[in-house]
Amino acid sequence: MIRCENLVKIYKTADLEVIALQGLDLTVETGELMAVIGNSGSGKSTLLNMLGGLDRPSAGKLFVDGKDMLKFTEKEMTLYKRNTVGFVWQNKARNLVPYLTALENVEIPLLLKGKRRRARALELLDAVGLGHRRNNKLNQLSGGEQQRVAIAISLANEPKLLLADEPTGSVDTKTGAAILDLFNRLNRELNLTIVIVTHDQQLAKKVDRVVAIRDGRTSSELIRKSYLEELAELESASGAESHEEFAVLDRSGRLQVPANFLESLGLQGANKVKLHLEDGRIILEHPEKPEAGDA
Ligand SMILES: Nc1ncnc2c1ncn2[C@@H]1O[C@H](COP(=O)(O)OP(=O)(O)OP(=O)(O)O)[C@@H](O)[C@H]1O
Repeated sequence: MIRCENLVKIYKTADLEVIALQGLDLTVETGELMAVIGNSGSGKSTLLNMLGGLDRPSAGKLFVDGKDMLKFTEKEMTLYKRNTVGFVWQNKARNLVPYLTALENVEIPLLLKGKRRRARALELLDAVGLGHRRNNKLNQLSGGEQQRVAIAISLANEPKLLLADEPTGSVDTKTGAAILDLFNRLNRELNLTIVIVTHDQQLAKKVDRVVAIRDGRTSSELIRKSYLEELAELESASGAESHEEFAVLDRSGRLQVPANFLESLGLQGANKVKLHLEDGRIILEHPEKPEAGDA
């Protein structure tokens, strides 16, 4: 669904150039539910804006849904935003009109649908579990319910790709978990590809894959060293089951093996490993390890 290669974004102001993305590589498969994490200023929102067609990359390659976004005309970009992507923002004011009801809010993006508008808005509210609150004004809804309305709105154009910027940033942990369950359900039921930018560790734990960005680049090292280790600590503290670990595999098949894995095999500083394919697994071994049965 998404392929970024060497993606660069430079913001130019009168006397300053900020390199927000500096050669970012990322591939997201159709139907994946993934989280992008990274420190403030690492380029997460910049990436989301590029993916959503709200801003254009300065260089590199960006394909979404098979389309080359660097070659889009203004008209193609407008169509892309209208037909392919949906957005959920942390700042709900960006999604919602406070003095309208939940139903009226969802009807706004459906204005062109004519008579089917109300029925479709109801379907969308039902899809996010809020049909029973349709006639409540926004200010009569909780933060989590408002975020659900925002999610219903983001689905109005039947997007293939849903982009969410800190969707649980302004709600409590329990509500955040419920919103994530909703993303999970939409991902499964609609085969919707979802990319969530987040700082929320609990949320990041429940997605298919976590990619870390540091200084505008994807970084498997960061996922390993800080995020997953923090996660392991959190899990051992809470007794939760362990999380799967991922490393980035690039298009030439290069894999970054975490340093502590290499250390445990005595491979630090080594320039080769022994490789086997066994029962659908790739096994990495110390090159001098004696074969079974050797004296
Ligand atoms: N419109 C802009 N003009 C100039 N610089 C910008 C602009 N937008 C973002 N930047 C800069 O680009 C870098 C990446 O910003 P970005 O907002 O993508 O980071 P982020 O990871 O989303 O941060 P946060 O978690 O704080 O939202 C930062 O140094 C930021 O100051």
